[in-house]
Amino acid sequence: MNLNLSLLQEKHINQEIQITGSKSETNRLLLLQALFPNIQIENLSNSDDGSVMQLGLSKNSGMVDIHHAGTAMRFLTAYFASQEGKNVVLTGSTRMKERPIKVLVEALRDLGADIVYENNEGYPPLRISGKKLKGYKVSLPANISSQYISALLLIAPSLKYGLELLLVGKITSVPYIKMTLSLLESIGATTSFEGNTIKVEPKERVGDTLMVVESDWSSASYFYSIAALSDVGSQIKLGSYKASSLQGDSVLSKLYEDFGVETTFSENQITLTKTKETASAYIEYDLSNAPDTAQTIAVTCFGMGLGCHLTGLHTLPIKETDRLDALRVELTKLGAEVDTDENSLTLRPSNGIVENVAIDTYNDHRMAMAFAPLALRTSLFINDAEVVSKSYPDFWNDLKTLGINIKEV
Ligand SMILES: O=C(O)C1=C[C@@H](OP(=O)(O)O)[C@@H](O)[C@H](O)C1
Ligand SMILES: C=C(OP(=O)(O)O)C(=O)O
Repeated sequence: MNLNLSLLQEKHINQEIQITGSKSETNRLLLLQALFPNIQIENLSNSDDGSVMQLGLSKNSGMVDIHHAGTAMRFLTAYFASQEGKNVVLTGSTRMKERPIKVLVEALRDLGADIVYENNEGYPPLRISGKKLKGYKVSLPANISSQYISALLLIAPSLKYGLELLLVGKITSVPYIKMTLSLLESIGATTSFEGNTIKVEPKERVGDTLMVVESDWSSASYFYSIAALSDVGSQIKLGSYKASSLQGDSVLSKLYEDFGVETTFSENQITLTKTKETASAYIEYDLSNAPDTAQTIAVTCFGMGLGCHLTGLHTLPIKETDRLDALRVELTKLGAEVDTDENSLTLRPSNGIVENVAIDTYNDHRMAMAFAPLALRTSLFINDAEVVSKSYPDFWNDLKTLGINIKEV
């Protein structure tokens, strides 16, 4: 499905949108619920990644296909490895078979797991024969993906002796590790994170516990971008959000002040208000703690004609696509002057946008959603727009409610 987004003429926006639950919190809580069935979950994500996680957890044998879902791939690897009697082949999309998993497999093997690579060493698919894991202490590199660490931490309370992780190298995407630990604490597990060492105590049972998932902050980023590109006075209300979030991407409420967007928190809702034209002339952020916001922020800067230097992007090449490359190619098509290296992106201030460009999305939901807000500045096309369902199936419908004219072509 290719979409044409025509230039939004009326840029004064006043709208309220309900966003689905965080996919990161959802996939953690689904795994914890599989280990501790007394956990109840509300406001689950309706994303594809949440569905494949749920389906995967219901299997005991055979093929488990998690499509494009990185968290499901990593979390289910740890889960199945620790479940005696479950024997599965865990696989995913073509791209998933290119996303590395060796660090996690080696850590699990050190704990006693039986995991074999079906095709290429270091990559899915994996043949996993579940076992009671006997180990309790392991060290692993922490600079490639925090998901390996979260995967181990999620099964940690169910291990006989708990778990002690020694993290080697610079720790990346730290808020996601802290989210995992906070959720473990919420179900009554004891954890500690000091320096490079994380410890989780074993836990036999969790009593009745209701966990309410906060809505997804990465999904909110697209509305921050729209607010930034709208007229002063525009307001977008988003639910259900909290002032104290477990999601690192909630840093958006601070970052977008630089784009003239103020955030106010009320009961269960945030209000984004465009209060002034941009406050900063040049944007410099280290996004190693919020990698999923990089595409949104780069496109906001471009749409507003601002230069930027975004660093801490070393994890982007191994996500749904090589996001640094994809950003460079698509922004260049729109007339941007952009450079990337292995961990940063630099954009020169621009004063025009090429009209009617067709943005390729590379099987990456965030490519589609990050470029959509440019409809406030120009008419553009988004190719293979259905990719958004990975995290936000209602995205295009929600965008229409803002007055953006979207036509299938
Ligand atoms: O743990 C999580 O839920 C996630 C961690 C991050 O990945 P990395 O740790 O690989 O950067 C993030 O990009 C991803 O969307 C979700
Ligand atoms: C990187 C992402 O997801 P995952 O790694 O879980 O596939 C994302 O949603 O931006």
